Amino acid sequence: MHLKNLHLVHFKNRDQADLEFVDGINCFVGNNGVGKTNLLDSIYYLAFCKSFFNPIDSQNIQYDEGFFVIEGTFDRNEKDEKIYCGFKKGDKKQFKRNKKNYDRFSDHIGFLPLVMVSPADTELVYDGSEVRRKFVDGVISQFNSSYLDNLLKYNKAVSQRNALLKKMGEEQRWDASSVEVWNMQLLQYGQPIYEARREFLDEFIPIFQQYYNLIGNESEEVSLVYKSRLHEASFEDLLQQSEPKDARAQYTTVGVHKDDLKFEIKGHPLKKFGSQGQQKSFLIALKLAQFDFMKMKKGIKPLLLLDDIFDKLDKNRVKALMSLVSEHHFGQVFVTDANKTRIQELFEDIDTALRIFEVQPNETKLITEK
Ligand SMILES: Nc1ncnc2c1ncn2[C@@H]1O[C@H](COP(=O)(O)OP(=O)(O)OP(=O)(O)O)[C@@H](O)[C@H]1O
Repeated sequence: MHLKNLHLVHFKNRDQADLEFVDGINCFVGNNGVGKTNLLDSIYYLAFCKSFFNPIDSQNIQYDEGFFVIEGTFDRNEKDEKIYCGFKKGDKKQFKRNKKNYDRFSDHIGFLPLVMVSPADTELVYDGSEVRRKFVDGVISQFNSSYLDNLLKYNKAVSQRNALLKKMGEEQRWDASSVEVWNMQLLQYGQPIYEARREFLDEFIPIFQQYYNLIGNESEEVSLVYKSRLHEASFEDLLQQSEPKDARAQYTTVGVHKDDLKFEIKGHPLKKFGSQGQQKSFLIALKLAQFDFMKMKKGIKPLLLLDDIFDKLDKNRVKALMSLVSEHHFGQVFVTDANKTRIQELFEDIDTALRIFEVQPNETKLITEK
């Protein structure tokens, strides 16, 4: 699958843009703040119906303008798919495929698989477990349709159980049969979530490991570890055992909503013991593994967007990454970098179709084509 062209009007700092891409590597180079990432974000919009960075659509309209338009033509299974996203202040966002409006945006998500590697991914290292669960849930939901459904129902059941625990705490009573009703729901929806995560991570972790070894230094032993209390005992037993604790805390202290994915280097937390380059290599390997996984499950190569990935990486890692990306294993790739010379040198000898665009505040010019 690849994006053939992109048309933008009043999207973030782009007044207007009309770009044609190759089914190979497309690079955006230019100074800081000129709008390279904004171009990637517009492509992300066409796949996910929203921005990677800013969920408030109105803030993605160019300052002092009233609307934005993003249009792109994708070649998907050798068929042209025209995707339109338009948003006018005060109106509902419009999202169309081949001129036909979608009733629900969720019907579109997954149609155009895409993986974004961004400096913002560091939140996966630094933030709490929720962002890592979201990452895992996001990948699984793209190929397992009942997973998201179970997750929504599970989360609802946790909220209801928490509300009950709080009420009982305030009233200083314990209503075992009401708690049992919510326990049954947690079990019904939580158990398949746990099993899907375990199955997914069993397959995903070795792919991640392989990528890290290709990019980084093989002597740096890194690992991804799935942490769940459900490894220790059955969910049913855990819920029973934690009742006194839940009653005191007035919320549900055990379950898949507490799972985490630990990032480790040489057995220590990556957050505390990994250098910036190691952390970056770790996150890139994670996203490339996501790419492989989606390709395997969907049978389509996702678009790969690499935002500012070379910064903080040493020469060997940059080279390893570039030979990886220019292999035909990946499909269409978009790369941004502030260093034009670095990009030109890096891609000098590759035999993949290439276009380099120089991004300036008011225009985007094609400067190299191979
Ligand atoms: N709604 C908007 N209207 C106009 N300009 C905006 C809007 N939202 C963001 N911008 C501008 O877009 C610019 C940032 O663009 P972007 O993040 O794409 O830069 P970049 O070229 O990727 O920079 P870097 O090399 O620093 O990563 C900023 O100057 C910001 O003020």
